[in-house]
Amino acid sequence: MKFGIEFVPNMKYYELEYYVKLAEDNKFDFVWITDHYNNRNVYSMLTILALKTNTIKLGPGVTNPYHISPAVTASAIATINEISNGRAVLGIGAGDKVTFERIGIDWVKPLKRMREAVEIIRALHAGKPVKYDGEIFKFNGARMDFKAGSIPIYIGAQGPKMLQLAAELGDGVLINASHPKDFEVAKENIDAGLSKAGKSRDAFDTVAYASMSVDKDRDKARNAAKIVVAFIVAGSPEVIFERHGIAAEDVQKVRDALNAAFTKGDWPGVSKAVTDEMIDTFSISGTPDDVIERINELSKAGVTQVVAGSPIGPDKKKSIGLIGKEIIPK
Ligand SMILES: C[C@H](OP(=O)(O)OC[C@@H](O)[C@@H](O)[C@@H](O)Cn1c2nc(=O)[nH]c(=O)c-2cc2ccc(O)cc21)C(=O)N[C@@H](CCC(=O)N[C@@H](CCC(=O)O)C(=O)O)C(=O)O
Repeated sequence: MKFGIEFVPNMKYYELEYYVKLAEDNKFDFVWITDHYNNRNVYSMLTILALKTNTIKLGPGVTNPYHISPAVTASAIATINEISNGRAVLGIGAGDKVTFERIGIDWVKPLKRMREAVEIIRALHAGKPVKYDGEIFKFNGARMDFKAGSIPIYIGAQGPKMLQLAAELGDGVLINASHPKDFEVAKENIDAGLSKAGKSRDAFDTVAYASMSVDKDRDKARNAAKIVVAFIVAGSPEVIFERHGIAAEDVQKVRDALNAAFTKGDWPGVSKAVTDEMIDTFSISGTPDDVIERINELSKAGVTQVVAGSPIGPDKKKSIGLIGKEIIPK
């Protein structure tokens, strides 16, 4: 099992540098930096990380093919690859509807745009002049003037068609999920995409991009996960609640509590509305032994990398050390 860690660049560069170096010292294999316009720029932050680390693989988790051209993405990640001496990975997904609305981007044809962007980035990284007559992107002999090196491309996906696309075109898929049931359901679409491209599963990285919260004290760990879980619940489609048997009225309570928190600042109300089954479904939370048990279940469901996503734990520094000492070696 490989281990990754996710950070949102909503902190100063030196704080992020501190946590990523701590993760590298604790033998994490990957660090994924989220990409939303309102946070610090993902490539600026990755540049610092590329200079200040030595072994951990690093990349956006995930960027998107809307707010910059695939040519700029290809060049940006190739630059990180050069600075990091070959450790860059590109995580790319369809992007986030809510943030796009705020910057006037129409979220249309995400599948088509993702396919075209990934094909163009691969072609540019191959170093040849790129002629591409797509429905969305038209390239007329674009060529990079420096060697990109080989950069794995991971696709963020949840929906069936995007999962198939990820398996067909990608070196890995980043699935925002923490429960083995979600990976059992995803398997059929991943296999369909792999067979369409004539690829085998062994070289493909199926990543559980999970919300994680680890502490020696189980209750502390689970309480720390509640706010993140509430946001995941609020943004999840009905099909997920049906799959996990989560009652519609419980979901509504979380959505109402989040509204109240935004309007009146009642954040304790959000934690109260999050149920135990929501924590178990949408996060990997508890003691190191609880987390190991879930990781073993995920492995049986075909997961090959687990990413420790927000909040990581009640005390980020302590939790990264706990994962490094009591989970990764097992
Ligand atoms: C587009 C969407 O795909 P999805 O698989 O649900 O992808 C949703 C997310 O993966 C995508 O929004 C990501 O960018 C979200 N995301 C992040 N998004 C961000 O913006 N920033 C991040 O940092 C980020 C991190 C992240 C990490 C892991 C991860 O899995 C996702 C992450 C979907 O609806 N897919 C459907 C298909 C929809 C469809 O058919 N669309 C048609 C027509 C639609 C139209 O244009 O009306 C088409 O595309 O042509 C499906 O897969 O079946």
